[in-house]
Amino acid sequence: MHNNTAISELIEAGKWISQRGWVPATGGNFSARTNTGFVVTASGFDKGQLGSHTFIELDHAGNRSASAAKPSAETELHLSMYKLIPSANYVLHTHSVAATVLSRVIKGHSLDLHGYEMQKSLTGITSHLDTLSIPIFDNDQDIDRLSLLVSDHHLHIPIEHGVLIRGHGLYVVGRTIGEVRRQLEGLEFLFACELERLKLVGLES
Ligand SMILES: CSC[C@@H](O)[C@@H](O)C(=O)COP(=O)(O)O
Ligand SMILES: [Zn+2]
Repeated sequence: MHNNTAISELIEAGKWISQRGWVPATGGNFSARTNTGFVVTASGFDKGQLGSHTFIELDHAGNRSASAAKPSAETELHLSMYKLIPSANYVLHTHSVAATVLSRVIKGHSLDLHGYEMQKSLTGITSHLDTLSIPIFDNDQDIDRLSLLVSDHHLHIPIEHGVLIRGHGLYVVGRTIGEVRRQLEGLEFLFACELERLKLVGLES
């Protein structure tokens, strides 16, 4: 895919994601794999008001040209996810209330969802009786260290749809822009349901 096509898709996705309230106050970042490498959002911009000037082009090794503006602070995590998941062509990172709160109240290393019909909005899930497991990693301002943790975990339990970073947000992957948007919307719906459920029945249920 050409850089410009990917950038247009991510600008459009950013407007939609922002309208849903999942990237407040410049939070979040987006990227795509392209035929020359990757495109990633520049750091510190409102992700609901992106333009072609708010993207950085990287080569296949993840290097940018010296003159380019600053890429997302979390670029290394995007690059790690592309390395780990060869089928991933898009990575969207969001900061929703539900992802932020749930990843804090769940003390374990994964958010395990079952019983929801909407689990089937995630690729490969065919029944509400399946368990959809999203790994949770402790947040770390050292993104290289966090990326290594995610990569190490993937060796034991392959990451399928995405990961949660505790008290921080969600990283979701997809083959196409349609798939990554569907998986993001599906996960955010499930997180909102689970948060509501836990508020009603308590953490032990
Ligand atoms: C607005 S604080 C959130 C940031 O620290 C970070 O987590 C984030 O998602 C956005 O960083 P950015 O460098 O703009 O890609
Ligand atoms: Zn973030």
